[in-house]
Amino acid sequence: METFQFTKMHGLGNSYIYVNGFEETLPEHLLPDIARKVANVHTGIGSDGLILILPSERANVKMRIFNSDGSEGKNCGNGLRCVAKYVYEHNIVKEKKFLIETLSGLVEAEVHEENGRVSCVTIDMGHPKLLKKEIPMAGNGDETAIGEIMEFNGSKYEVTAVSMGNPHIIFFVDDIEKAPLTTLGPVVEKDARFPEGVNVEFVEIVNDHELHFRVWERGSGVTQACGTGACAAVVASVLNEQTTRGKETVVHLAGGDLFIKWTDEGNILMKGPAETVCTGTYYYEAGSEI
Ligand SMILES: N[C@H](CCC[C@H](N)C(=O)O)C(=O)O
Repeated sequence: METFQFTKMHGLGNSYIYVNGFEETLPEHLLPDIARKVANVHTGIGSDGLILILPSERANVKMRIFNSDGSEGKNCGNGLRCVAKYVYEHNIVKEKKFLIETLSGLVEAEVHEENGRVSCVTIDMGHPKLLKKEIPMAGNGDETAIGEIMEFNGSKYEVTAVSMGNPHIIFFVDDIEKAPLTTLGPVVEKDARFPEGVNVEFVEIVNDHELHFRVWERGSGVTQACGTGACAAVVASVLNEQTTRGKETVVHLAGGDLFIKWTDEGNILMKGPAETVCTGTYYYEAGSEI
């Protein structure tokens, strides 16, 4: 029987099981199985997946994220805020501003302290990618998909595709409470026109700096929040002339609010909370499909 220490953390209810790779190493071939198992609320710990906090040769720290189905994602906004909180509070990083490496590149984190603990974090998420070849999605790779008509389940929808290092498709709706999250979400997630799958977001515009947001995540299904998805939603709202670029936009997610600005320089700033839930020991059988 093998064990590892974990910390459960969440960003607006989007929770992951975090493992400190500076102190222990999990078997690479077991990572998808460990992610599936720890995420299970009945037989595991309960989360939207697994996040590894690792040494990096390019940044202060590296983050790897695995969804609850065991697939590896390339970025995770809520995860980045929790990683920033963890490494600062555990003295892995001493500065308040530092770099985090993800599979889709480097981002800059800034932690904000209250009473000796990190209450919220700002992440510079970098520039969104809009070309179909960057999402990736089918079609002319040098074109964008902004207000594009796509058919799913026999119905036509106007959609916008944005990559934040991971793929997102945004549907605008009149009433967020009636968004077809669990009916349309899984269909779009696995649509063949998205060769790497896609995170599916629904957005209701409130005004030029406020929107409601719900998400069906690639590899995790409905989650309480999605940081990269909220950034993609703000980009899509600006591109569709619904919100104002350069204005900080409040995104109301199921789990709470994120504050996001698409700056005139082109990068996306995301500010929001990060919380520690608990720590513990996880037990598993090495070398087996656990
Ligand atoms: N919840 C994460 C997104 C995970 C993305 C993952 N579902 C994928 O891209 O496969 C966030 O806060 O950005």
